[in-house]
Amino acid sequence: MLQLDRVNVHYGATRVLWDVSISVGSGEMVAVMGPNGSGKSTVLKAAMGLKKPSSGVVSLNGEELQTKPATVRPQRGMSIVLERRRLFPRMSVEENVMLGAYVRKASEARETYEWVLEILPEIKPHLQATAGRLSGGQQQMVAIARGLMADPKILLMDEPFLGLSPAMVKNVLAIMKTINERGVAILFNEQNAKLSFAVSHRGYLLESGRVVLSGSGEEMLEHPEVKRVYLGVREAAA
Ligand SMILES: Nc1ncnc2c1ncn2[C@@H]1O[C@H](COP(=O)(O)OP(=O)(O)OP(=O)(O)O)[C@@H](O)[C@H]1O
Repeated sequence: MLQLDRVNVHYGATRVLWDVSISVGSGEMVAVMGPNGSGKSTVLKAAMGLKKPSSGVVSLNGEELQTKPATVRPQRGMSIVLERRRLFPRMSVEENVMLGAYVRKASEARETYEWVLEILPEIKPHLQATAGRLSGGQQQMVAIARGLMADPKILLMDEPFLGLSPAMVKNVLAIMKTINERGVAILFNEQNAKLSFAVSHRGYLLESGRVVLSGSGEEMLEHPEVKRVYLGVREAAA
């Protein structure tokens, strides 16, 4: 459904993505993994229209989007949960969540709201609380809830586990699985190879702005290069 085809991105004169091609099928969970500064966030931003590619094609269900404004994406079923959550800290949790439905009719938004609270019951007790007062993990839940309010067919998640405790990482993973099982495709990025590929159907390894490896989650975890560099597994001496 989502396709990036030979996408190049520059920040000023600096090229940060080099002919990046990535696809996400309907209902798939796909990870983009790579070290710090490899361009993972830029891939998601280019997909969402938050950073315009200098060349290449971004398409959703065959429709080219790279020249269209970012606001078109939610209408086409695409939504993003931004890195470090980016909530409005002085607004209530409920107000933050409802902001995700700005392109929708009130009656539809209400229905989605019920669905979102069913998937994320943890935020129910905090709906009237000021968002900035919640823990990092709770704020991540609110950010996911906001992303889901657009009723997306594909949800992009920029470093969804950043700064979370191991227990909260487990929670967020379980939520991602639930969302995916409900038929929503997910494209997320993450620095940790195990976290990235253990849960995803397919994955990509990005290094210095280039896709250097791709395969099923299992294949990625078993790949000697991933094992050696990112999982710290040494091959037994022959
Ligand atoms: N707004 C910007 N202006 C200039 N350069 C940028 C900007 N945003 C990112 N970059 C540069 O682009 C490259 C890719 O950044 P990006 O944030 O996509 O990487 P990343 O893999 O997501 O890294 P991290 O894991 O640290 O978030 C980096 O070298 C970064 O310094």
